[in-house]
Amino acid sequence: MTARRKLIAGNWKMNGLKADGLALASDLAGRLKGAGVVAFDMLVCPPFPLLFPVHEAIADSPLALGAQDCHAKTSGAHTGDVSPVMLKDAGCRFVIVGHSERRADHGESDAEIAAKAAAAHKEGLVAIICVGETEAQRDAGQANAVVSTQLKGSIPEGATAANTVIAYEPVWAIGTGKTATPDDVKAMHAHIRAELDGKIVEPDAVRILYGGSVKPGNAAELMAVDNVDGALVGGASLKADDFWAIGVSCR
Ligand SMILES: O=C[C@H](O)COP(=O)(O)O
Repeated sequence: MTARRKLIAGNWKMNGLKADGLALASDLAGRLKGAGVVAFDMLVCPPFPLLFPVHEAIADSPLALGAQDCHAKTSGAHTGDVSPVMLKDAGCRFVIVGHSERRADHGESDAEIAAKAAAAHKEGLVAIICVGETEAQRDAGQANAVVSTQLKGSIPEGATAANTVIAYEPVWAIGTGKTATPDDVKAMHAHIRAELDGKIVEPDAVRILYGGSVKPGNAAELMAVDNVDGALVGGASLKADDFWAIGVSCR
């Protein structure tokens, strides 16, 4: 079996002003430096205005920086958008694309998400491509089919285990306190792993994260599930103690 190092990614979403963000990131960076060898990589994805200051605050630590979205173009007349080259300039190594909140709030299609991921790859960024079904789709027995369609449409040509991470986030588990059962997570992650064959170079080495109400109390159980290679954490990533506890739950 391919060894995959766990990735614990914090998606701060639209939360935090400069002082909060700097305090949180500096706290985590200090813990990582102090801990020495750990069994996980840790990533924070603050809102755009905080990328530069957070990068400066964590530059001498192993804590990685990512963004929550990018445009598919490098520059131009796209008011309000931010390009992958700008993210790289701000110190990012990762970018989340296709989060369900962007799919819902901004009507993003699989094709747009694939274009964003390809643009991120071109700049040397790792794209975290998000997929996941709604509650109605799961109840209708369509979860696997929905995720298969999203994977097929959202993974661009040229995706590899080095430049791509998949995040499975059942929409009904995001911010709700409801978590998928370990058995459901195991089944879906196995399905995703099988679907990556032929779509990504080195499919066995791709990290597949679980996201949806991950917290210190359920992290150890979820992180021990087959094919769960880390977590994409929202609410619990805003508290250093909670986010750190999720990290150290990785074995
Ligand atoms: O990107 C993170 C996810 O949407 C999960 O959010 P949550 O941990 O608040 O449920």
